[in-house]
Amino acid sequence: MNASPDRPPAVILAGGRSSRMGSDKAAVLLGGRPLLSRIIDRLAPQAATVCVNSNIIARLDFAPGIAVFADTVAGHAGPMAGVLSAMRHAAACFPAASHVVTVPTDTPFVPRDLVERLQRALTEPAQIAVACSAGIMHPVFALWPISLADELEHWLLTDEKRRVRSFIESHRMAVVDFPLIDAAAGSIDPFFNINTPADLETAERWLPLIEDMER
Ligand SMILES: Nc1nc2c(ncn2[C@@H]2O[C@H](COP(=O)(O)OP(=O)(O)OP(=O)(O)O)[C@@H](O)[C@H]2O)c(=O)[nH]1
Ligand SMILES: [Mg+2]
Repeated sequence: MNASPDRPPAVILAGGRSSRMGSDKAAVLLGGRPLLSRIIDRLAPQAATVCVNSNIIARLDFAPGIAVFADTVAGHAGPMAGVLSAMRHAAACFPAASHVVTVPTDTPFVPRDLVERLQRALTEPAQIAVACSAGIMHPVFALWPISLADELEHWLLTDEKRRVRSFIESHRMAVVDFPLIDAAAGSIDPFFNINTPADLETAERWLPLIEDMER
């Protein structure tokens, strides 16, 4: 895997409960391979390094050599708890990095130019760059200034609704639009995420179409 030193560290968010799937989404097989290892392969060439945020660390033994860390705030506080942990991990392990990029573990078709395009969109240091497609923002696919960590921790501990979108929208941000994938069966959203066993079946149908497109 080719890491890119001029890119930010990347953290795969796998800290949720996977309650709709019924088993850890990181370990669920798509085309015979765990979702987590698919995302690692897709992200590794785009980032300085790839790490995983998970609260069930023992079950990640299929990702050898990848650093895994749990949430820094207790109580499954939602995706932004994963983003905070990503910022804290980056600050401790990559002190030269200004930003950290996050991608959830359940989106196997995430664009191969995600990080490059988010990075190019930044025009000032304290900005968040966030992905969108078909007019919809995808708030956990984002490049986060690590300097927001203390503020995010305060927000997590005090905001009643903890809506990711409202945290992002209260900051300077750059929204980056990504095209749909023009596959034989129609348009596929690259940010399609797998929440349920039915979504997994859909992704199994799309996988060969997308592999054909990318060949
Ligand atoms: N670190 C951390 N990540 C979370 C938490 N809740 C959700 N996430 C992550 O945020 C992303 C989007 O969340 P969901 O798609 O709802 O995943 P989930 O919460 O595991 O699944 P459900 O239990 O079915 O809602 C996934 O990558 C999750 O792993 C949390 O409490 N802590
Ligand atoms: Mg959830």
